[in-house]
Amino acid sequence: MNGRRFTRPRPLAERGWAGLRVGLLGGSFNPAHEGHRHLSLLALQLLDLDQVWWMVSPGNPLKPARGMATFEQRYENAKRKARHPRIVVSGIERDLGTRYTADTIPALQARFPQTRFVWLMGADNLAQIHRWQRWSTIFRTVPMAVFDRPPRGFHSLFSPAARRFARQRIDAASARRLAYAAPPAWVFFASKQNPLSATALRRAGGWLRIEEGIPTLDEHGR
Ligand SMILES: Nc1ncnc2c1ncn2[C@@H]1O[C@H](COP(=O)(O)OP(=O)(O)OP(=O)(O)O)[C@@H](O)[C@H]1O
Ligand SMILES: O=C(O)c1ccc[n+]([C@@H]2O[C@H](COP(=O)([O-])O)[C@@H](O)[C@H]2O)c1
Repeated sequence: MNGRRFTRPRPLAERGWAGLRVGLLGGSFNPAHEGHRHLSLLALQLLDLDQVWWMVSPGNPLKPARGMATFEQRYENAKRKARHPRIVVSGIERDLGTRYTADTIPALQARFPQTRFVWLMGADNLAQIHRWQRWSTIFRTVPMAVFDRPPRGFHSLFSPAARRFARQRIDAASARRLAYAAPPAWVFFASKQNPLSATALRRAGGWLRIEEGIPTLDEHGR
């Protein structure tokens, strides 16, 4: 556990509604799929979270707008795909008017001061987070949990971000208290993997067709 110490969490009844532990899964959700659910269910269990919020991004700053369904389409699709009482689909980034994660997290922490947030992401994003705006500030603002993902998610442990914050990585066995850890603190789960990706779904023929089973032309320019 690299010598990090955590205070014991109080039971939910004692903490009340205000003390929720929430995992934030920011994403394009273009479209949402079982890989998102897989990560979320693992996060609920391994991090002992009360909820996971699927935070549908108004637009990933690093992804091209071409091929991206509208925010409304992605949001509605995510709501249909979540199918779990503790997975909450949120458009709050659009409401907050934030686009960069380094802006979103402090805005959420200000709006929900009693909530303990954990940032969730797949290993592909750990491998490239050093390209995000003020990325090291994000590490210092919120605890983070990374989930292995094919292909070669394990390689992300050699990425610039993983190396920079190597000493702040905690053991997976201590992750149930991660929501209470003072950042920087992060964990890598080499857990069961799910191979699904939105890219693969889009390549398979356009996500509206997959979603609805309707044989229409892809209306998103792909
Ligand atoms: N199968 C999966 N296993 C682990 N993490 C995943 C999986 N699918 C998505 N994620 C994670 O969920 C978050 C949101 O992902 P996103 O909505 O971009 O889906 P994606 O499948 O990665 O999309 P695309 O293929 O278009 O890049 C990211 O942190 C991503 O790493
Ligand atoms: O803040 C940034 O610079 C930044 C750059 C790339 C991605 N992100 C966020 O990372 C999350 C995952 O994005 P995506 O498109 O890989 O699903 C989503 O919440 C994006 O807003 C954030």
